[in-house]
Amino acid sequence: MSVALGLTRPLMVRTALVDDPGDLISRLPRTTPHAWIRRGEGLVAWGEAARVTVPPGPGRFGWARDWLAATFGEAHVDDDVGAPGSGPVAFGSFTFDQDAHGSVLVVPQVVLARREGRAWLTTIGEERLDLVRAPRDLGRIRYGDGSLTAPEWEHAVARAVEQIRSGRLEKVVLARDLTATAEREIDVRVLLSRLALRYPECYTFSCAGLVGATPELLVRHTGETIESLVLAGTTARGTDPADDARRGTALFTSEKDRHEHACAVESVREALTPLCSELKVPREPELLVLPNVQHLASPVTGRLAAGSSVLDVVAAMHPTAAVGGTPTPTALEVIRELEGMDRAGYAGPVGWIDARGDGEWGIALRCAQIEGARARLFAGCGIMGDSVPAAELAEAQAKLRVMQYALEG
Ligand SMILES: C=C(O[C@H]1C=CC=C(C(=O)O)[C@@H]1O)C(=O)O
Repeated sequence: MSVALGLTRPLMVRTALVDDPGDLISRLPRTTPHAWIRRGEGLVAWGEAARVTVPPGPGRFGWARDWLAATFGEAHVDDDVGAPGSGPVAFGSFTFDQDAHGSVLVVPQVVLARREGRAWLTTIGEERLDLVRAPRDLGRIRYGDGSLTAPEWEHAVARAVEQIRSGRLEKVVLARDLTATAEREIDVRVLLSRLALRYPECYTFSCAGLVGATPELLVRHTGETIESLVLAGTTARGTDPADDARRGTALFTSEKDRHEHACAVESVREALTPLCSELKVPREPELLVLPNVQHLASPVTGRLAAGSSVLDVVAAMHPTAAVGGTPTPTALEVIRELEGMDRAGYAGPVGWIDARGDGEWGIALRCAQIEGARARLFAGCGIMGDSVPAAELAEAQAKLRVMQYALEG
């Protein structure tokens, strides 16, 4: 566990309304940039008032909630705004695998936020004026294989199909990684600006080096209300509007994709039912059209029993069958057997939480782990009994394009 040096405990937190700051990402300094942005709204943050490594294990979300309750509970808070995301906030990224190291919570020193036409600034400790220098381009990007080559990954998909056909499980999500090296140290702000502009419908995020634009909202918690957007089932964009519509209709009527989607929706329903006094799950999915792919999408809403934090809901939901499979324990075994890599934060929960327990957490998809000039990109696909390995590889490549675009522009 570590707490940033130079800051005294308890944390002294001040939130005040500010004039509209314009583009939030352009306010970020180069070091420790944190972000959660959709359609120009959300939070950007920097500096570290406190940071903690969350111990692995089945109780990790509860441990994180308790650590935050203690840290925020003793803080002196002067909050003029009183909205979700005002007062002290922590950003977090949890590994996909509960037994992996690397889950982290960061309480930034400065948070700049915009929501529903209001903007505010939260500072912890001394007010700091951060001089923002324009980011430099990353130069040429070179790619390399990740843990498995493309043919090896196709082989893993074929083995997963065999396992499904043998009756061991119904669905498994297999992912692959790709490495990228830039000419210069990667300035995360370059990636964030490109992602937010190209994928406004997605949640552009940055937390502890994990950067991406995910379309999948695991849970938004506002008071007693929760929302989730379940995604599973994918097709490519068409070459023209007619082709696009044709592909969308084919996705919507595809038995394989509807089954794959239903597994993900069911896993969310099962996780949320015990927590909610009311839960609305649509009978049919809708189509979510993104610049690179189209998905089957089900928006779910619920009303929680009072007093729970967004991390309690995250704990109940992760991993959904959009990133694990059905049944979950068998899918996790098959992922370990076939994927041949550590997913790290990919497909894990990423987002923010405030002292009221409100917050927004996505599933970390369409993302990369950045370290210096190197990036590790990830993408996965839901595998069913009738999956075709070459088609799944093409789908994974379409998903990887999000971060390739962020790196190359
Ligand atoms: C696992 C990923 O996507 C999930 C979310 C939407 C659609 C998916 C699919 O159709 O396979 C996946 O379940 C990923 O982007 O790496």
